[in-house]
Amino acid sequence: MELWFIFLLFSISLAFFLKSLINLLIPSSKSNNSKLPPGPRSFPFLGNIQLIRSSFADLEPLLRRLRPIYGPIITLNIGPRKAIFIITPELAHQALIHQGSAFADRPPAAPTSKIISSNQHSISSASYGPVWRVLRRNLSSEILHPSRVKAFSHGRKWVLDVLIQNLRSESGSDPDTRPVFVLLHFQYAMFCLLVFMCYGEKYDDKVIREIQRVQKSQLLSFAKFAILNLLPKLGKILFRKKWAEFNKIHQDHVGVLLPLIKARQEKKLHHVKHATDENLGNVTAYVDTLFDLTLSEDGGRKLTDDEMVSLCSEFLNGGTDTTSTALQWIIAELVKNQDIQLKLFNQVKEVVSPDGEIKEEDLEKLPYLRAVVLEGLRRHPPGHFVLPHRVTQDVELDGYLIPKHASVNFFVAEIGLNPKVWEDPMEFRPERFLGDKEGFDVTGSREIKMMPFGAGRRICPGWGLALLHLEYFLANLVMNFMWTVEDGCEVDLSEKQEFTTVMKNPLKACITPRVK
Ligand code: HEM
Repeated sequence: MELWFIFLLFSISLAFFLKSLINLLIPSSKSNNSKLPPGPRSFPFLGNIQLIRSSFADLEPLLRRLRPIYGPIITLNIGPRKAIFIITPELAHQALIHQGSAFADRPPAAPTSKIISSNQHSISSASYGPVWRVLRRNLSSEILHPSRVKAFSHGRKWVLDVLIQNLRSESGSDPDTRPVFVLLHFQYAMFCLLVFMCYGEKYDDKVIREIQRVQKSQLLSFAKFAILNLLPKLGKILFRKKWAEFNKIHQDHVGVLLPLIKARQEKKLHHVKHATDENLGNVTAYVDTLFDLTLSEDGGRKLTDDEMVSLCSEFLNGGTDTTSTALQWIIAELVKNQDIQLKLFNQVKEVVSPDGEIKEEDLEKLPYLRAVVLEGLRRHPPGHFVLPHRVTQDVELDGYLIPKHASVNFFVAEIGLNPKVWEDPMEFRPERFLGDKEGFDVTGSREIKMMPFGAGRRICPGWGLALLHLEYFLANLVMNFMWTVEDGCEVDLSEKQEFTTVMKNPLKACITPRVK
């Protein structure tokens, strides 16, 4: 079916192709009559020949090849759409900070994403406007504000204990320690934590794994059902079975998340009648903040069930894979660079409390810990691109026209490796983040040197929480275990593109307890 579909597309574009063949014989120029950012020639409808030949997954090497030819801002035609790519920190700063509001919109969602995001009523997918503002402000002030984050510290301690227990039992006891694939443990831990922050409940293992299952199949569905977005109307007939399969995954997802939302709502109603904070686990969970939220558009209506599901799902996705991926990369670098691990251990053990925990309130006394985390995010950002942006009006950038509604992408991975900003950028060297008295500005508002969380109006609202999670878990993992690999094995830093950019060969570490 898919081969046949590709053939159909090819036939449709043949007419366009013949017309453009003449143009192709004229050499490609760095800037033609239009003032669009330059880029290689493309076939109408099919897009750039390089992308047709090499597939979307090869976008990164393609951009690196094109950069010396076309410069730091490049136009590519991905299928029928133009997408602009920004590759340097200076241009990213000009766009996202100096012209922030013009670059803050999102492209319209593809049909499958529209269903998942409840018609673009999630923070990450919403257009730059009143709905986005209400949803984002709610998350930032009601959950991610430092005072609210503090209320979940017992949740973090609970998850840390679960993580350490699981690592200990899988690795066995010294001297018979077995190597462990750490990523699954990190993912599970982050899931327990984000589920707790989302629903206010410390669910048992079975419920957590069920949520994890539906979240994962929903994420995988983006790639698996991408073909449904090509011809949405005709596709409803041509790909009936595939649409049915997609809808089933979506309903399965709603079927798991919605009852949890309803159960919490019931509990909250009950709590109003019999006021005790203990009924609600002593926390205001993310979902609690959604029950009372009103959208000023549509006459101040409340959120629908679908919208609440989509916002909870976004919250879980936003904070789980990203953080566990980053933690795996950082631990991998510590295994590879034992001197850095020892230096970090020596610093964290200075603040360890009598019960063996590195407490949250002590993290700010550990500048080397922050430096290791930042270096991990620079060298291995979990997302190699931010989510696509869209410009709200014609804008000029670096002398080029970015036309209204063009989609704009920022090459995060390349920005953090810029040799003009970072000496020996491929080296893992946390020391580069020490010595700055004011501390490194990860938001990039003064200057962008790297942007693992994006920058400007659409910057990740969870960046503070993410840094706290990374620092807290890393400090305690290094305090509890010595991390190595089996004799004769090496850490392989090759990358693989999934929802985030993960280790192609996941880290298999030997973890020796430091405290028996
Ligand atoms: C290491 C962890 C994390 C990384 C690397 C990360 C990275 C990012 C990036 C690159 C973006 C896109 C920015 C843009 O489009 O310009 C983003 C957006 C977002 N992130 Fe995160 N994130 C992390 C953790 C979190 C956490 C913990 C949460 C919440 C619990 C979260 C919630 C969001 C949301 C809601 C958006 C959409 C923002 C908007 O469109 O206005 N993220 N994140």
